[in-house]
Amino acid sequence: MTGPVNLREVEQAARALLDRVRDDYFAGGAQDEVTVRGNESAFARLALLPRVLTGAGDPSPEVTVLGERVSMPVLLAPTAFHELAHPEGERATARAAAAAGTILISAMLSTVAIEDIAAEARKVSSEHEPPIWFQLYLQPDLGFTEAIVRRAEAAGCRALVVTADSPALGRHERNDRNDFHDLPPGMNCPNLREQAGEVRNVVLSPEISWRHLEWLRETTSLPILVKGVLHPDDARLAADHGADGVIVSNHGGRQLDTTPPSIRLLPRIADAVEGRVPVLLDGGVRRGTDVVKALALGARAVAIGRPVVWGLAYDGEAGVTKVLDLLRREIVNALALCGYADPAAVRRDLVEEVSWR
Ligand SMILES: Cc1cc2nc3c(=O)[nH]c(=O)nc-3n(C[C@H](O)[C@H](O)[C@H](O)COP(=O)(O)O)c2cc1C
Ligand SMILES: O=C(O)C(=O)c1ccccc1
Repeated sequence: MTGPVNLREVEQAARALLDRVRDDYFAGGAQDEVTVRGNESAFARLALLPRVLTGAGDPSPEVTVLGERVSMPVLLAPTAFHELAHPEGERATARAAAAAGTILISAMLSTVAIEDIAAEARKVSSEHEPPIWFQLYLQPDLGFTEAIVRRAEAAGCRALVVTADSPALGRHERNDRNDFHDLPPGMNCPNLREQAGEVRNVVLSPEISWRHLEWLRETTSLPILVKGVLHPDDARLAADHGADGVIVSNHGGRQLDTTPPSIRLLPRIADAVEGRVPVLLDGGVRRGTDVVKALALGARAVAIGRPVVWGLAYDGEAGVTKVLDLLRREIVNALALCGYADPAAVRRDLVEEVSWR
């Protein structure tokens, strides 16, 4: 037995190991899960039109994202509660990301403190600081938000990723059915711990606005990315408000159901920002060819959410490493077959809409 040979097989193996409640939490999405399915199926509706005899040479999947050289155009999207997938939780994820040479976007709702996640990543490489970005839900209590930002800065995080698509929590009917609304005993979110030692609850507030982003811009010198942008006007507004990048994302179909697949919105958003800031994308990326399609349509890089959690559930650190290795190999192969050596050189005319089915 060789184990899983692609991300879908990692998914199958992981989901067979997880109990129903956890599987539903990780795999599920909002309401009818139209967007969950759409994110993946949209990639299949895009076709690749390769160039031949380009003599491009061996592909190198390395790219630069916000000044960070990474081993491939794939980041780890922020996902909450890794201890639900594996007892080592985010510690294992952090080691795998660091060893793979790419960026971990660490969730504010991690089950391991950001200081411990950063320390774990550092164990992998003594030569250079592994890149970790911190995902933030802006809290109406700005004093508390600032305290979290200072912790992320002190832990060595190199950018902040503000999740903007969550003025309320999406309706996850699977969790309702399972009556799953709290972490099990022994798990919590130490990033939300106050000085007094109490762990606060996260607030997802519809009062959060561009004013808060302006406040954050004044509060920190870290680069800021806005995650969850779907409307081209919002991508422009993010750049206007000093964001250093945008992440086209519908939260993996876990917030507003029936939004378009993120890959469908990417070209319009790339056009709207006109190269002012890098555009990233997440949602439904499962193959090297998906990554190449996103690059062609204007993304500097992509991020993967569920595949990381499934790798973790399948085999801890080794499982996440497996997912990242499989995807890197697929990207190299896809680039070669498309006639490219450099991910940054991939052009839009590589992708066509499928018109024959
Ligand atoms: C289990 C789970 C938890 C998530 N938690 C967060 C979170 O805490 N913050 C956030 O910004 N996005 C969160 N996301 C969304 C991911 O960052 C990402 O947008 C999404 O998973 C990408 O789609 P994919 O799972 O198809 O790769 C979560 C997604 C999943 C599946
Ligand atoms: O599960 C999620 O997708 C997520 O982002 C979240 C947000 C708030 C509380 C728990 C999870």
